[in-house]
Order: sequence, then structure tokens, then C-alpha cells
Amino acid sequence: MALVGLVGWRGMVGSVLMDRMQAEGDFALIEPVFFSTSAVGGKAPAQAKNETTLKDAFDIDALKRCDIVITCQGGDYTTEVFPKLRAAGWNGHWIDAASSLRMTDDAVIVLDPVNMPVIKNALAKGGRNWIGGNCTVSCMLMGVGALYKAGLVEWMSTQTYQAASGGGAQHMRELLTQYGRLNASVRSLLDDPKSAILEIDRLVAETQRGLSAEETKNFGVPLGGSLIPWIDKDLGNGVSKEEWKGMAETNKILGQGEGFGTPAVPVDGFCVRVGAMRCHSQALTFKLKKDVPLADIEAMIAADNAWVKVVPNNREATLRDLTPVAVTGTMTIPVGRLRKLAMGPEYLGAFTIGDQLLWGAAEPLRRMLRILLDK
Ligand SMILES: NC(=O)C1=CN([C@@H]2O[C@H](COP(=O)(O)OP(=O)(O)OC[C@H]3O[C@@H](n4cnc5c(N)ncnc54)[C@H](OP(=O)(O)O)[C@@H]3O)[C@@H](O)[C@H]2O)C=CC1
Ligand SMILES: N[C@@H](CC(=O)OP(=O)(O)O)C(=O)O
Repeated sequence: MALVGLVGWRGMVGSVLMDRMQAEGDFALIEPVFFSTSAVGGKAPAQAKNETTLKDAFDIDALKRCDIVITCQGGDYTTEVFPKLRAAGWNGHWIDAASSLRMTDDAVIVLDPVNMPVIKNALAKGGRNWIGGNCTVSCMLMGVGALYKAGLVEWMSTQTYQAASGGGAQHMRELLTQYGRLNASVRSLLDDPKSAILEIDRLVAETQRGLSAEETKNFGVPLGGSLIPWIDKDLGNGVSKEEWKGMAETNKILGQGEGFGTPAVPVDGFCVRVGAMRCHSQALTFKLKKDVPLADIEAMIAADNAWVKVVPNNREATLRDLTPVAVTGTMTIPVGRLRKLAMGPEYLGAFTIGDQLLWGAAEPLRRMLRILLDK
């Protein structure tokens, strides 16, 4: 039975991964070894079989014993440990949620319902580094990958509405604390149906602007009742790193563009943090290479994988099925608002949502583990 090292299993992404592995019976197929950066020697979780204590996540010899290592510990951990482990001669499979290794030549960004041929090809060539994609990109491709697979996309523009969870657990807490502060600042006025809404609004803005450095330390500015049109690093050319990932990762996942000897499809737009909990939403504008009837497009998208669901483009279905609240905690990737745009018959609009901890982070890793175990 494969010895599988789990690092970062108690973090937010790691906990979602553990839940999914449990639900899909993955632990029956492996001998898990649990690692920790903070509680070495402690008791491993209930899924442990023979390896019942927590091993040191920085112990290269302990990691070297594993056939496969899955990490959700984060980019700093990967940057520190991965090169040492390979330098020590380890030939196992490394499956990672962090972005650090995504664009390296010997790594595949894994999203098997979309890029199984790319994964299979790399496996045949001895590939051993399997990295989960950016959450926004993975969720988008789970929804509209069919259009790319059919070679229909000339370019795509994205406008994202990304949840607090993308920043991590502390960001989710900060958002909720801010919402609580805002509500508390006007509670008595809210309780009075005759109170003036503009007075409530004035007090909320005053509270938002008066939030302390402690109350905004994760996002840097208030997010509750506001939004932040910048995610991840400033690349210095007017583009945020999150926006850069849109084109770089979409093409790499699909096995096209730089490094593959084929043209990349241009993908660009704006990435915006909003006060949602753990679902990333995005409005997409496509320029298609030709005019394809809307019904054909809907059929193509619906048939692409088991999780995508086309939501009829009407108000009732949209409100019911196409919101972060409807999608959170589920594997479903709804795609709705599908319509031809006023610019011409090759221009297609769409709106899609995904749970960024499931398809956006944990699930592609879990599925890669199964691909390796089944091989
Ligand atoms: N958050 C996201 O949406 C996405 C994240 N990723 C990647 O996954 C990485 C991990 O992200 P995320 O899961 O949000 O990180 P977390 O901060 O939740 O967990 C990372 C590690 O922090 C340690 N830790 C310290 N205190 C606690 C605590 N109170 N509860 C749980 N763990 C704690 C744990 O390590 P130990 O047990 O060793 O102490 C844990 O493995 C990211 O750095 C990123 O690279 C990728 C895609 C999306
Ligand atoms: N950057 C994403 C979350 C994330 O972890 O992305 P990446 O895995 O590309 O660093 C967000 O903030 O929503």
C-alpha cells in the first residue's frame, strides 16, 4: 500500500481535503503518514493506521520514506522543503496546493476533468510534480472548459468576485468581525422602522472608515460592506498577480502557449475581493472564433463533466442556483447568464461560481492522488 505523507492537513484547505478523502474512501487505499510543523510527536488523526504519531514536516528523511507527499501547508513550506527533498534523491510524487512550483517546466497544474491528456502525457514521461491551480482559474475551467477544449475561444475577459477564504482563515474571521461591527454600530436605528436610512448609511461609513489597524490587518482596508479591486502582489505593470495567473495558468492547464509551442489564448480582466465567504464568482466575456448557436454552447458546457450545471438564463433560476450561498460547500459548478452580447454573434457572456476550497483547492489534489494510485 502506498505510503502517503500528508502535510498541512489541519489547515483550512487541508481540512477540506481530509473531509473529501474520507467521503471518497481514499484512506482505505493508502497508508497515511501525518506531518506537522508545530506538534511533532503528537497524536495523528483518526485516519492513521500504523503511523500514529505526527512526524516533523521538515524532516527530509521522514518525508523520503513516502511514495507520495500531499501538501496544503503553503508556499513558504514548499520553497523550503521541496528542493531539499529532491536534492536528497527522493523520486516520489509531490502533490501541492501552493502556487510556488506551478509555472516550473517539470510541474503540471492538475485539473483532471479538464486536462487529463496533459496529466497522462506528463505521467508517461516520468512527471512527478503535480500542482493544484489557482482557485479562480480552476473553478472557471470546470465551468467553461468545454469551450476551450472545442478550440472555440479567441479570447476571454474575466471580472471576478472573490471570496474572503482565498486569503485564508484569518481573512474570513476578519470579514465577519467587520460585518458584526457595522451591524452593532446601527443596531438601535435598525430596530426602529422609522429611523432615517441615510443616517444609518452615514454611521456605517463612519464605522468602516474608523476601523482600527487591528480590525483590518488581514485585508489592509475594510471589506465588510465594501470591495477591494486588487488581489495578490503588484507586478508593477498595472496588473495584479491574481490577474496574471488568469492567462498563464489557463493556458498551462490546457497544455498550450509558452512551452507547448502553440499560441496562448489571451485571458485578461480584473480580480476583485468581495465580502463572500468561500465561493469565487466570475463574469466572463468570450470572443468566440465563430458564431455558434447558444443552444449548442449550452449543450457543450452541460456535457463537459459531472459537476457543471447550466443554469437557465432567467431571473428565477439565477436567484435560486447562481449565488455563492447556493453553491458553498457543494461540488457543483453552475454556469448561467449565458447569452450572446450586443457586440455581435461571436461575443458570449457567462457567469460562473465555484467553491474555492473544493474545486478551487482540495479536490484536484485528491483526484491526482487517485490517478497515481490507479496507475
Ligand atoms: N486558502 C485558499 O483558498 C487556498 C490556498 N491554497 C494554498 O494552500 C495553502 C494553505 O492555505 P490554508 O489552508 O488557508 O492555510 P492555513 O493557515 O489554514 O493552514 C496552514 C497551516 O497552518 C498551521 N496552523 C497554525 N494554526 C492553525 C490553526 N489554528 N488551525 C489550523 N492550522 C493551523 C497548520 O500547520 P501545522 O499543523 O503544521 O501547525 C496548517 O497546516 C496556502 O498557503 C496556499 O498555498 C491554494 C488554493 C486556495
Ligand atoms: N489568491 C487566491 C487564493 C490562492 O491561494 O491562490 P493561489 O493558490 O494562486 O496562491 C485568492 O486570494 O482568492
